Amino acid sequence: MAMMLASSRKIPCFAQRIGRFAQRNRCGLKHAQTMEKPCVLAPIGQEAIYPCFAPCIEKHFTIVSYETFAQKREDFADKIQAVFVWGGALKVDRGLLQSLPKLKAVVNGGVGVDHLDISLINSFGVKVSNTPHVVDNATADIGMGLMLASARKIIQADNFSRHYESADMPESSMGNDVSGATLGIIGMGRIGYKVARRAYGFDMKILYHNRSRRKEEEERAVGAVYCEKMEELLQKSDFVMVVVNLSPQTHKLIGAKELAMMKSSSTLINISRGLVVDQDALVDALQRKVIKAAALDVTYPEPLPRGHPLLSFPNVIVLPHIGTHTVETSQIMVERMVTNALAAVNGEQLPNEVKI
Ligand SMILES: O=CC(=O)O
Repeated sequence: MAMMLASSRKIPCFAQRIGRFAQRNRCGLKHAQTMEKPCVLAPIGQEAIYPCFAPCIEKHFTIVSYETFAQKREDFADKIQAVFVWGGALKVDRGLLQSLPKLKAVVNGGVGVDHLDISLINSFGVKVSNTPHVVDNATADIGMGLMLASARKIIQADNFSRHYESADMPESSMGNDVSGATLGIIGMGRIGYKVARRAYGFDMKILYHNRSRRKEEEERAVGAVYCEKMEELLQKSDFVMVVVNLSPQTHKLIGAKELAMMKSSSTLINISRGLVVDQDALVDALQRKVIKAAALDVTYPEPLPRGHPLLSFPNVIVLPHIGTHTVETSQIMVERMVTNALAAVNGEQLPNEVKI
């Protein structure tokens, strides 16, 4: 009977229609619920860096993408309570701050906040947070990856395997051992120390230069020797890795003078910020073979424009700033950003507020 009725009364058709109706209602409900969530501005959608992490933000917030905001600024201006930023993709300038009267926080993914004018942002009563600790392992790993790739000519060798009809293995496939070589770390904060722990496992000799000396037991644990003067580190190291924050004191810290102090057989690795190294001086040093090679996760600008002289050297590796880009790190980073944004929206202390 059920079958007959179903057939004669076209019940499946109605069921489908009811289903669609219910679905529409559910969507409507979802929409209503999400509209009640506080709005945040985040790079999701076309311009997204981490599209797969949107659900983590959407659990608590309604996301307005940068793109949508750019098109319909006035629709969202008095709704947005937090801005999610990864690097300098969105300029948090006076104009933006003036147009967001309800804004409570700028939550930054990553540790470096050199792209944010914190005093300006604070002057609008808006707080800034970052995600310290989270990025340390991934960033230290990219430093080690760059050092090994450069020492063992991994990129050139891969290129040769793919194009050996047209590409020569330049000069020689012979690289250099990192084991037994000296690594000089400039900036022995959390990330620098993680690099030292890894390099110690590779039997490297470790020198470091930092504003303040590490505790003796910390030095001993990784066999690191403190160089009060950076010159000493530059003169003695086979690999120099730069891991400092960008500040007025570290802006172009490595310039022509510093490069000239390095061994002609040495390699410069930068995992901090592009502007810590004077790029013109680096190009000149490479052209004149003042140093052997360079491996850079960071440059200015990022990415480097095609045709930039640094991209013409086979002994230079350039990455587009991917130090923190792992699924695991990014997931924790987004969770921390959400925690900070929630605290700001609820008028609580931000767990990772950056103060000046
Ligand atoms: O560049 C990465 C960071 O600042 O964490």
